[in-house]
Amino acid sequence: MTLFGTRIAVAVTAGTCAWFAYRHPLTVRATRRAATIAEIVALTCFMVIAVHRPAEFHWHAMSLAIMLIVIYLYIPNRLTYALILAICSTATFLVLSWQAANMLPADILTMSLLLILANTFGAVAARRFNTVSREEFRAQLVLKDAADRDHLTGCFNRRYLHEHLMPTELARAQRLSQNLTVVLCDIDYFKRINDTYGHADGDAVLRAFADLLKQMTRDQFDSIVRYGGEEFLLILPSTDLDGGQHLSERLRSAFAMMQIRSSENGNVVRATASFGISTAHFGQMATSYTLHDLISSADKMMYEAKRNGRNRVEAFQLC
Ligand SMILES: Nc1nc2c(ncn2[C@@H]2O[C@H](COP(=O)(O)OP(=O)(O)OP(=O)(O)O)[C@@H](O)[C@H]2O)c(=O)[nH]1
Repeated sequence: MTLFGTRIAVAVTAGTCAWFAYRHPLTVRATRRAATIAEIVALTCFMVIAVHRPAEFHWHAMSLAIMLIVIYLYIPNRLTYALILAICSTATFLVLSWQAANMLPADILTMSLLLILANTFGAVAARRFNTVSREEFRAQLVLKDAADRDHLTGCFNRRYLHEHLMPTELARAQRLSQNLTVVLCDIDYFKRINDTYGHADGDAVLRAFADLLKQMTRDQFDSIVRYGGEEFLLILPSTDLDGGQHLSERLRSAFAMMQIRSSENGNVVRATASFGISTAHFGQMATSYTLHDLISSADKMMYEAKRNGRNRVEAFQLC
């Protein structure tokens, strides 16, 4: 009954911990905690079973070797935790085999070597696996970043806008009943800059404008998208029309005063930009608006600014 009880305890603990870990798949801490609890309970029960069956210590040693490999390689846990648990359980098992099993010293030595080998191979393989996983994760992040951003300016691209920013920003504004402002900025007479100074200097102007947008907006909160060739879109959560106008005016005057030096030939290039702003309040009255509506309204405002002489800010409240 004792052995049956310990086996039931292991099965219940493992099942509960697996259920807990799968319910919180994105929390590393929860997964590690579940793994550690399952490992401690399983190893303790294993020791109880071993003591109750002293004649089968040879088999227990082989079972423990397999368990050690599983702990190192299969159960997702920190390598340090796996190492501590594996070494402690190996030491406990050897002490028990010395005291409870009444084995020959030569047998205990063979068993010890087997378990030391299992620990060594398990730890080395787990370390290698950890390194490979970490490199793969890093490579995935780099690839994802490259897929989401524009190569020249480092701003988000339109794919990221449509797939990620549009649904998340709209959902957040609706959930919190907040204002959402978008600003469409377009560099004035950019074709002329390209024609006069060359494409490389045109690129330098684009980079300088993008850097200015990054510097003057809220980090990790506002989003900057390269919307077209020389067009940039700012998405400003919890910002009303006044806030959008204030920011756009500061951006407009800062960019107009900027002297952009080409890295290739030292040319100083000056440029201006036109800004179209659109705001909606996503309270009860405005839930039918989408980010498409906001962007197309900001686009109209931007063309209004171009028509009215460029280097200007025009704004519109969508409800
Ligand atoms: N250097 C450079 N030029 C680009 C890039 N993308 C688009 N362009 C150029 O940007 C220019 C945009 O010109 P237009 O659409 O006529 O606009 P504009 O000259 O800025 O005139 P307005 O917008 O009316 O003030 C085109 O000549 C494009 O070739 C880029 O990545 N680098």
